[in-house]
Amino acid sequence: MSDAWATLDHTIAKYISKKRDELRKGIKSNEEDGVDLLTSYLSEDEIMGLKCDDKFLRDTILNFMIAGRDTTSSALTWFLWLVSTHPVVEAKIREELESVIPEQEGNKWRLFNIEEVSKLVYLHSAICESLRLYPSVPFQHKEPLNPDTLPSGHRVHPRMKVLFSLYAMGRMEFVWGEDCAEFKPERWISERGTIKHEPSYKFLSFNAGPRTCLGKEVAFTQMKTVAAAIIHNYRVRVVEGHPG
Ligand code: HEM
Repeated sequence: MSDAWATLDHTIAKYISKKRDELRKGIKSNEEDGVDLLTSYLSEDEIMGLKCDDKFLRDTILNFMIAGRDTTSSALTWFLWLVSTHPVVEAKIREELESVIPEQEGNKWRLFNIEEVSKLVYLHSAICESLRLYPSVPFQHKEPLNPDTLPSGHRVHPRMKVLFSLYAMGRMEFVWGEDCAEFKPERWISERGTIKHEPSYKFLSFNAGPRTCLGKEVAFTQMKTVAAAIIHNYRVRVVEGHPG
């Protein structure tokens, strides 16, 4: 474990000193690509009132690497598996994708931009449904600040870790109804055809309360962009019996 920490610290330290060097020499990233987070932290620390020393930057970068990469890739992996094993859902996503492509373009290979993916209600619902059944963070823990009694009657006190399973909560009949075990994107669509917003304490895949996921919107945009590109341009099939 300590070797792994050392490797991560060393790699991140290299990124930080390279970026400090680039900024000192006035080398800027391509403006069209926007500003990367490390540059923002280094150049706007005074405006933000932060003390961006190397330790702060190292921890921030590691936080984003862990929080923003493996969560999204795990979510997309389960999502593609569910879609490939539910042909009706796959067909509906493909149909929705075709509906946002300008007619004159035809049905050729293409990618989808942010404006286009923001219109994809069914795809958004299918991703929520996949995260309900397979949350990237399958369990969490909380610790009470003061002694308290939970609605269930359990007594809790400080320094006590309360563990709860998001995986189990996403499959509870009394929370999601009789069809809780089914992959059914429709449950996320309101009668008006818009996304049905479930309370964050019911759909906990992005946590709830003050420590809720900061990257939720970015994550949805990334996942929809990647999922749209894969589903529109390819057919993903599970290799039966693959050792995994
Ligand atoms: C499907 C994708 C994602 C899921 C399911 C997810 C889920 C979560 C969860 C459950 C937490 C709370 C962790 C805890 O306190 O124990 C969290 C925190 C966080 N997430 Fe995400 N996340 C995703 C993508 C992202 C992305 C793409 C970013 C960054 C661009 C990001 C940034 C963060 C940060 C910074 C926190 C810490 C917030 C804090 O403690 O104040 N996440 N996320």
